[in-house]
Amino acid sequence: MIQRIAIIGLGTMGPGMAARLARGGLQVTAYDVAPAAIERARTMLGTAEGVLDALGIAAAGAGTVRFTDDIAEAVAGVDLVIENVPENIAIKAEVYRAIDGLIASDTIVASDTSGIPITQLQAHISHPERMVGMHWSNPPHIIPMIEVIGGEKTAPQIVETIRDLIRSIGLLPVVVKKDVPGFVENRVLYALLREAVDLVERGVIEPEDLDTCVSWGIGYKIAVVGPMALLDMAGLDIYKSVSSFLNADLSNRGDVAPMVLEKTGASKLGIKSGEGMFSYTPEQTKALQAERARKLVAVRRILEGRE
Ligand SMILES: NC(=O)C1=CN([C@@H]2O[C@H](COP(=O)(O)OP(=O)(O)OC[C@H]3O[C@@H](n4cnc5c(N)ncnc54)[C@H](O)[C@@H]3O)[C@@H](O)[C@H]2O)C=CC1
Ligand SMILES: Cc1ncc(C=O)c(C(=O)O)c1O
Repeated sequence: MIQRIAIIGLGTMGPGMAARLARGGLQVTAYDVAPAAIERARTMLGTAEGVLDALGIAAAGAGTVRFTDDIAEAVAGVDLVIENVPENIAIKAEVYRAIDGLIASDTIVASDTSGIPITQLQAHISHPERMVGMHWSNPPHIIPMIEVIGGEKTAPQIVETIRDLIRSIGLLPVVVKKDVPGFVENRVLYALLREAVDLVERGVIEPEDLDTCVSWGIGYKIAVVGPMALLDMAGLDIYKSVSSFLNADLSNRGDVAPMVLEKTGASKLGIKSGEGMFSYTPEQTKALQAERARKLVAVRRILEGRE
C-alpha cells in the first residue's frame, strides 16, 4: 500500500499535486533542485490548500508535506516517487539516475510527463517494470482526472496499484491502453490547439474571439457531453457529412507553428514571463488565477452534483 510519496520538481505542477496527495492522507516529501522553486512552492501549497477547502475536500487522515533540498532525504523510504521535472528526456533521465541507488528496487517511479512514451523513459532506470506514467492535468489540485500509462516493460500490477491509489483518494484514474505519444488527453488537446493556433495565425479570428468561441461553444458543452457522446447528440450522419469536406481542410502541420516559434524565441512564454498570446501584469496574473480557481471550483461542484 502506498503511504509515502516523494515529488521531484516543484514548478507549475508539483505544489498542487503535493497539496492534493496530502489531503488524501499521504505523507509527501517535496524536492526541487532550485532553492527558489522550493520557496515558491511553499506559497503555492498554501494557495492550493485554500482551493481544496473551497472544493469541500475533507482531509482523509493526517497527510503532510515536508519540503527538502536534499534528494536523498526526499526519497528515503518512500513507496512512490513522482518525477515532475521539465518535459525533456535528458533532464528526466538525470533524475532517474540520481534516485536509482537511493530507492528500493520495488519503489514505484511515476512520471508526470505530458506525452513522452513511458517505454522511452523506462530505458533510463533500473527495474523498468516499476516505472509508470501518471499524467495529471493542470491545475493538479483541481482537475480530478489522471491518466495512468504502462510502458512496454511496466508490470501490469504497477498500473493497477497507481490506478487504485488515485481512486482511493477520490480522484478519477483513466488507464490508457497503449503507450502512444501524448497519451489521450494531450493528443486531443493538441489537435484542438494546432487548429486554434492556425486559425489565429491565418487571421481568421482574433485570439480573444477564438477563446470565446471555443470556451462557450465547445468547452462549456464538452464538460457535460464528452466527444463520443457528442457524436450521438449531433448525429453520426451529420458528422459524416461535415467531416467528408472539413477534415481535409483542417491544419495538418507536423512542425511547430511560426507564431509559436516567434513568441518563444522572444521569451514570450505566457503567464510565467508576463506575455504570450496575451499580456499580464503581476497584479492581473494574481487576480486571474484566483478568478479561474473560483470558477473551476464552482463548475466542478455543479458537475459533481454537489450544488
Ligand atoms: N504545465 C502543465 O500544464 C503540465 C505539465 N506536465 C508535465 O509535468 C512535468 C513538469 O511540468 P511543469 O511543472 O510545468 O514544469 P516547470 O518547468 O514549471 O517545473 C519544473 C521544475 O523542475 C525543477 N527541476 C529541473 N531539473 C530538476 C532536477 N534535476 N531535480 C529536481 N528538480 C528539477 C525545476 O527547478 C522546476 O522547478 C513536465 O513533464 C510537463 O510536461 C503535466 C501536466 C500539465
Ligand atoms: C498546453 C498544455 N500542455 C500540456 C498539458 C498537460 O500535460 C496541459 C494541461 O494539463 O493543461 C496544457 O494546457
